[in-house]
Amino acid sequence: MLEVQGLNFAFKDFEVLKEIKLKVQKGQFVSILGNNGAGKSTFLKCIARILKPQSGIIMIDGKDISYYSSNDLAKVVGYVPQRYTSTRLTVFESILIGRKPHFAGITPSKEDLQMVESVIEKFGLKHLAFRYLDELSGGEMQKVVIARAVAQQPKILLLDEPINNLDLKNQIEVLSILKKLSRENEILVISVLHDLNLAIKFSDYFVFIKDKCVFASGGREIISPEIISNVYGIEVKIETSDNQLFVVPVIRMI
Ligand SMILES: Nc1ncnc2c1ncn2[C@@H]1O[C@H](COP(=O)(O)OP(=O)(O)OP(=O)(O)O)[C@@H](O)[C@H]1O
Repeated sequence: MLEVQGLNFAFKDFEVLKEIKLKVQKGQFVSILGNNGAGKSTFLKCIARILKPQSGIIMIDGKDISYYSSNDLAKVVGYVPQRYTSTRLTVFESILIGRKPHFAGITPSKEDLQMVESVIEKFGLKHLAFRYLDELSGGEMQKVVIARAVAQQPKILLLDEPINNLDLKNQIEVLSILKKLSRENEILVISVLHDLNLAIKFSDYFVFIKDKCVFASGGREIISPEIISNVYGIEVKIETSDNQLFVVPVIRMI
C-alpha cells in the first residue's frame, strides 16, 4: 500500500535520510523509532509531501504521490505534526476542518457532521466540543489534533509523537483508538514514538532509523537488546511478563 524506494533527503547540504526503503500494508500499525534528530519527522513529512526528497519514490496504492492533486492526497494521507498552533476555533469547528477534502461544495454534508460527532465521541471530547482551542490544556489539544486527522478518514494516518502531551491513561486510550482504527478500518497508521514499551505493545511493524538509514525494520522478531542498544546507544535488557516484551535500560550508578 505504501512503498518507499531509495529516498534521499537533505536540508541544503545537510543530509538527513539516505536510501530509505519501506514497504508496509493497510491495516498495520507501524512505529518509526530512533534517537532525537535521527530524521523520523523528516521522513513523515516526505510521506505527507510537506518536504520534497532530492530523490526516491513514494508510492501509495502503486501511484507516485507527486501525481496526486493536493485534495486527493488529503483524502488519502492524514498528518498530525509534532507541533501545532492553536487558533480561535472551537473543537467542533477544528475537527470539521478535517472533513474539508470531502466537501462537495463549500458546506459540509450530513455525513461530514455525523463523522465529526462520532469522532468527538470516540475521543471523549464531547464536553469540550464548543470550547475554543486556545482554552484547552496541552493534552486536550493533542487529542483534538489527532481527532481532526481521524475525521479526515485517510487511508494512511501519519502521527509525529502523538502521545507526547498525554498522561498515561490518555496515552493508552489514544493508542488503543489508533490501533482499533488500523485493524477495523484497515487504515495504515505510521507513528513516531519515543516510548519503546508502548510501541512494542501497539505496533505490528517497527522501523528503526539510525545514521540516516533504516537500521532495522520488521515485526516483533527484530526487537532484540542488540538492535535497541545499537540504535539508542545504551545498554538494555529485554524482559518478558504476561507474554509481553519490555525493554529495560541497564542503568549503572557510579
Ligand atoms: N528545517 C530544517 N532545516 C535544517 N535542518 C533541519 C530542519 N528540520 C530538521 N533539521 C535537522 O534534521 C535532522 C533530523 O530532524 P528530524 O526532526 O527529522 O529528527 P527526529 O528524528 O524527528 O528528531 P526528534 O526525535 O528530536 O523529534 C536534525 O539534525 C535536525 O536538526
